[in-house]
Amino acid sequence: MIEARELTKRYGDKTVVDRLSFTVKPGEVTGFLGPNGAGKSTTMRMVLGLDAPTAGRVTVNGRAYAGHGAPLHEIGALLEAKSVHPGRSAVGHLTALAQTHGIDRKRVDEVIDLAGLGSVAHKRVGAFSLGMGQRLGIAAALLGDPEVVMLDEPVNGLDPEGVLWIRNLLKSLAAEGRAVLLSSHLMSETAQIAEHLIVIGRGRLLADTTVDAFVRATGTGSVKVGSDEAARLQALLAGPDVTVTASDETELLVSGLHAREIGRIALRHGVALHELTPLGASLEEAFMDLTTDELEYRSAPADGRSAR
Ligand SMILES: Nc1ncnc2c1ncn2[C@@H]1O[C@H](COP(=O)(O)OP(=O)(O)OP(=O)(O)O)[C@@H](O)[C@H]1O
Repeated sequence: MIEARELTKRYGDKTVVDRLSFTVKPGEVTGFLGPNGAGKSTTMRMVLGLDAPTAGRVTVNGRAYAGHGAPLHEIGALLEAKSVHPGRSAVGHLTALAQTHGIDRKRVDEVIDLAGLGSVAHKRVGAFSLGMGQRLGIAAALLGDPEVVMLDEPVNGLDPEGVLWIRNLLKSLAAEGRAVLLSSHLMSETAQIAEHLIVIGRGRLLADTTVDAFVRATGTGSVKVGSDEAARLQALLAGPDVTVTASDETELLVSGLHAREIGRIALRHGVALHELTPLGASLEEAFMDLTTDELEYRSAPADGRSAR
């Protein structure tokens, strides 16, 4: 478990992390989201004691990181995948790390397999692709079989197979009861991995919620349904967590049910549909709406006007 309370970091007169409080709970993946420069990496560095907070505190399993005698068993982290000596092999790098904690060689082989690095285990890390470097960083994070896993933008630079691998790996780590925190600036990607979301902008907490609640609150999980029997269908779809609004006599906006479930209910009752459109693509837009006033680096509008 990671617990941040009123965590604050200032550089000169700039407040980069601003009284941030949140909890990363065991047994689930928590997405840590924010636009570029929001303060995600700084927060993660404070979790690991690499930066000292200006005020407030953050603990890992009840203690500050530096207070743990064997921190690799408490939290495994990937912050900067390339912070590995390029002349070392993957096995060499992991073995050196393992020795700092008395972890046996068998565990090194296990994490190499887990990360899919078996065929390059003895190659120089300097020759690794970005994706292989990410995999090595994740192998290192898992070496101590930690209760907490924290990864900064782990999906960056990975091919689709790598992305799928990370997604399944993180879900299985959470299913084993670990607390998993992963940072990203992509809402749609995060929503596919995480159950919980912590969203920050300019160092401040903007949302601390479940992915489901975020999707429901923003209406991004809605499905547009067209039918000549819209009123009858509206009654058939009603349920405790379902919201159905009628746009007109032939069109409904449904949230709380997937398109597939709506299609099945309609079929079961012989209601013909002429449209069934999930509106999920706007998840990224909802995230942008939430963070738009909090952007540290904003792109200039396409017409060349100044952004501010
Ligand atoms: N050592 C430092 N000295 C001064 N300013 C810093 C320092 N480290 C970070 N910052 C500033 O703190 C802000 C937050 O940076 P941080 O890297 O934590 O954001 P981030 O959310 O991880 O962004 P990104 O998604 O781009 O990695 C930025 O404005 C950055 O310039």
